[in-house]
Amino acid sequence: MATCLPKELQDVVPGCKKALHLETLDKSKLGAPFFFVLAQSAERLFQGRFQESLGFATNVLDYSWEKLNTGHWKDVDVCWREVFTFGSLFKAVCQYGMRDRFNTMDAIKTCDLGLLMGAPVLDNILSRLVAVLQNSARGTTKRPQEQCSKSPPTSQVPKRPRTLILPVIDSEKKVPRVHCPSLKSFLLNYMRKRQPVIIQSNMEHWPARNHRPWSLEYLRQIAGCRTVPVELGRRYTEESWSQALMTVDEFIDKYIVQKSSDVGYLAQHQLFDQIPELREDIRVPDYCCLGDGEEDDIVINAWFGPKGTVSPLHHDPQHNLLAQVVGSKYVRLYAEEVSDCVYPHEGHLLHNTSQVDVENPDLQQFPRFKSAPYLECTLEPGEMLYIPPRYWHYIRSLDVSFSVSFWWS
Ligand SMILES: O=C(O)CCC(=O)C(=O)O
Ligand SMILES: [Fe+2]
Repeated sequence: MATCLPKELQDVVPGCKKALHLETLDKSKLGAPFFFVLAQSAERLFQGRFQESLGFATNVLDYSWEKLNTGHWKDVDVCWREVFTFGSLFKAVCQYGMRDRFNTMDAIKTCDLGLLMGAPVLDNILSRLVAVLQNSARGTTKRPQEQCSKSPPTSQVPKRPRTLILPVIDSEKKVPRVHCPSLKSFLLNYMRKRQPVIIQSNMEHWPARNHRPWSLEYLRQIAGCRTVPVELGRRYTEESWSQALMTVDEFIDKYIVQKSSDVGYLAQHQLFDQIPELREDIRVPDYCCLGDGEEDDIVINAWFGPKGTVSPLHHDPQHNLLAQVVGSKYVRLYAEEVSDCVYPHEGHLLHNTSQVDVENPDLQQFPRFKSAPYLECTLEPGEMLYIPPRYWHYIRSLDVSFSVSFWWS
């Protein structure tokens, strides 16, 4: 029987319910009634009864959403995340199938929520579906035109005066800079010695620093309609801090172009898994293979925000290369050995975060902070900073900034 799915989607979405392999889901955990609703959504979808399928998909999404938001994220059974992906898939296809009532952007948003909250199924079908939807919305299957000039378009890279206090770097405390050290030299002199260093001239071959510079205009073209998580508030240690989902276009408009008085930060998000097209603009540094872990386990995060974002002093468990693609950042570093002087928060949740406001410390409350030795730098575009595991770092952006971090073990 010919499939009733829209023809643009037929290369990505299987032609029949059987090919979804719903039977591989853990039915005993989901429960028979819930599984029935999921199966009904699929059944109607392939009959082209989008309105009815959407009704069932909505029930699937509402119910699994409850499961995803109950208890700790790490304790949520993966079957609920897989089901959320299926629900999102059915809903997005229905929305696209009913373009008289929905527009393609609705379907893209549905896919993104599935990508953010769900677990991949059917060889990451949502990621492939959203690429087709995006091309359909753009009316083309090509990448937006590549920039021919080497320099980013001036109209799009904000060149504002740096009004927020510019840090004066103490020359004795400067993080050392080296030009592309060999793997051996990096391993022996920095990784093994747990010594921070700035590596220069190692991003020149990245398309993002070359023929596809990450101007706001370019980021809008590639990712403008995609939904991403944004941190709201000056720093995550403050009470008023929260997170919101919005499109990249909304984020750029409100928090970068209009310079809202609230700070918004697209921080620590695995954007490159969500948008493989952007992943093509960056390269994993060779140094990241100098560990015991597998290459697939390298975690790549995006950090995109206006001037004035602050990541409070904290440490992470893995090696980190923080690559500065656009704009610059002030960074302060404290060795693990001086943890006592940075006053980590007590309790499990924030034990890796210091209570001290690094650039405005309350020395009455935190007297030992004053004597703690540290390193500092202004990380410039095209440079990457090596931060050893558990090394304390504090970071403030001095311009509109886009950094990419690579965490590896
Ligand atoms: O750039 C930032 O704001 C924070 C980066 C960071 O903490 C990291 O890469 O681990
Ligand atoms: Fe960090």
